[in-house]
Amino acid sequence: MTLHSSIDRVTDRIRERSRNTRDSYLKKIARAAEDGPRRAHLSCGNQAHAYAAMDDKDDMATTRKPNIGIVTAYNDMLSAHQPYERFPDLIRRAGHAAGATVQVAGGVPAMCDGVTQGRPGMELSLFSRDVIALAAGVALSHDCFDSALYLGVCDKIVPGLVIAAATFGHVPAVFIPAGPMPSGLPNDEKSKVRQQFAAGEVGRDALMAAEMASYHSPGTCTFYGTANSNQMLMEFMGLHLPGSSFVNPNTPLREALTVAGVERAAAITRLGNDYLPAGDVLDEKAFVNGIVGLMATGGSTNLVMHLPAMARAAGVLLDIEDFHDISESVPLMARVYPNGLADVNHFHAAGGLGYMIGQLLEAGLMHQDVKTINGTGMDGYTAEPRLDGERIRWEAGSTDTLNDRILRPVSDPFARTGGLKQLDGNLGRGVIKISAVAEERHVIEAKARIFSDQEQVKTAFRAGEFTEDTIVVVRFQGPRANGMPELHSLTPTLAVLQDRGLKVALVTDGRMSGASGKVPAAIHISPEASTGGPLARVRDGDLIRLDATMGTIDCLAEDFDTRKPVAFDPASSSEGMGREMFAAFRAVAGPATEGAGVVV
Ligand SMILES: O=C(O)[C@H](O)[C@@H](O)[C@H](O)[C@H](O)COP(=O)(O)O
Ligand code: SF4
Repeated sequence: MTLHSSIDRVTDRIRERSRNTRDSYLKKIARAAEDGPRRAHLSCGNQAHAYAAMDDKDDMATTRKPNIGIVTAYNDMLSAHQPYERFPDLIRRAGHAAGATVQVAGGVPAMCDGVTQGRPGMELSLFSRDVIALAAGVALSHDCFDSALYLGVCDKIVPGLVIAAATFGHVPAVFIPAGPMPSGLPNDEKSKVRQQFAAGEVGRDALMAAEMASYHSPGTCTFYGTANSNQMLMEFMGLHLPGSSFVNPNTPLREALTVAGVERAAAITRLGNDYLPAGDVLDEKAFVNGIVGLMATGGSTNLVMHLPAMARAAGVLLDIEDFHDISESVPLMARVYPNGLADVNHFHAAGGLGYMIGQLLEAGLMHQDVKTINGTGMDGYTAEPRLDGERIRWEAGSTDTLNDRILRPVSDPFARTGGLKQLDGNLGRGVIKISAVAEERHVIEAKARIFSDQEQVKTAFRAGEFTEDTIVVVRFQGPRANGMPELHSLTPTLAVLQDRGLKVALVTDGRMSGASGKVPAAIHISPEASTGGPLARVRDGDLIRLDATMGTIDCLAEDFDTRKPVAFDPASSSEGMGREMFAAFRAVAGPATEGAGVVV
């Protein structure tokens, strides 16, 4: 199918913007690859240390068996990562059966944003992405690996691992998912109980029961937030095996898919005939395909920050304009919570990513001619894995949606565009996701109420201070202020005001969760207030106009441009809960519109 002109144009624009950085990057990984098999450069002492604890040390010392390094984000804190506990044993067995040796190269930290949501720890969340990249770099710096398996699912973990995989782009990379937890209490019912609690209609016992019924077992939370957006990305970008993202953990099919991933990692090393360095997969087309998937599925706004950071590690330069233009050309094909009532298990059962990829390829809205760990070409990702004994048999996936309330064809989408808009105006640049926002709330002009943290908003709400349409401005939430936390715990409060008939919107230099939904939120506003950005000049009572249709965000006060910015007080975010250790990160973090990078 002919590539859609807008996808072609955006790809060319990215390729042109990235020409020098991508060329330098490709030369760097080619030089690293020329060194040949990794262990050949280690001294006898280096090798002896590396092999000392291994049962298959003789194979490692005397054969040319490929050595696979595992970088794992296992811990018990993220329900999504808990299943990884036993993956290394399975991977070792599968690796030996595939004629390879296997080592756990190292672990990386992983923060559960659900545990830290609304808590001081959330101020370390975004920076943890770059800490994960650094930790993965430490693991891979042992330089013993002919390919690497990356075990990670959630918000900053996949982005941090991709930054490392791109940085070590001469090493082939396979990402291994763990899968979503089985469906529990539907996400919208959980959210209703939260709103009832916020409004004082139910007690904490009812809230706790709802939360525990929703988040109830190992596996990724079932809403379509950042974690599951990451899983979608890994398939759309060719780093997962086809159809592997949303298979539940601790099932025979999940285990067989992990084995198949190990076999691919053993097959694509430089020791064989199908060498596939990670840097060759992570090219301009792969990132465009990832952004297409983000728009078609209504994915998390956090990826508007993470993708530019991931891409820059591979020499590819993305801009908000690329997201905006792709969103304008790609229809919203899926309704998964918070953009609908279904969860990712229902989405997968309705045809899932394979159906979407088939539709988007047929419409010319994706690049087909890409390198993937499954072989060349995205059309391989329309297949579905089926168990054949203990092995995987790939079958043609569904070419029809199996539930048009969850998944629709390109020809009859839920919305003509992906619902992510760039914003620009005298308040700065930012983004707004409108796929979960009712159309009558896409434009709002109202007086501003200014806050410098989310708890102040909840205090004002409990005091009954919100009695008219309001633009809630929460500033000093950018990466250089306090690490740019998610302000998702405001969602129930703002949703209650909206349900009471008020028009409300959030405007912030912070960010929201991928699980945030129906309240319009202008986020990632840059330059951030703590560096003197325009939000620092807004005052209580100023009239602000947020127009998601036109893509504008403006303060209408006549003297706005001549005002002095209010100064940021760092005291509130500079210590406690480990924040004192991240001062260097706050000092150097890039702008949110470029991914708030520290290491990239
Ligand atoms: O970006 C995201 O998808 C969120 O960070 C998500 O990972 C986070 O854990 C939410 O906080 C969970 O939602 P609740 O807090 O509503 O349970
Ligand atoms: S999706 Fe969010 S809440 Fe769920 S395990 Fe991952 S980080 Fe934690």
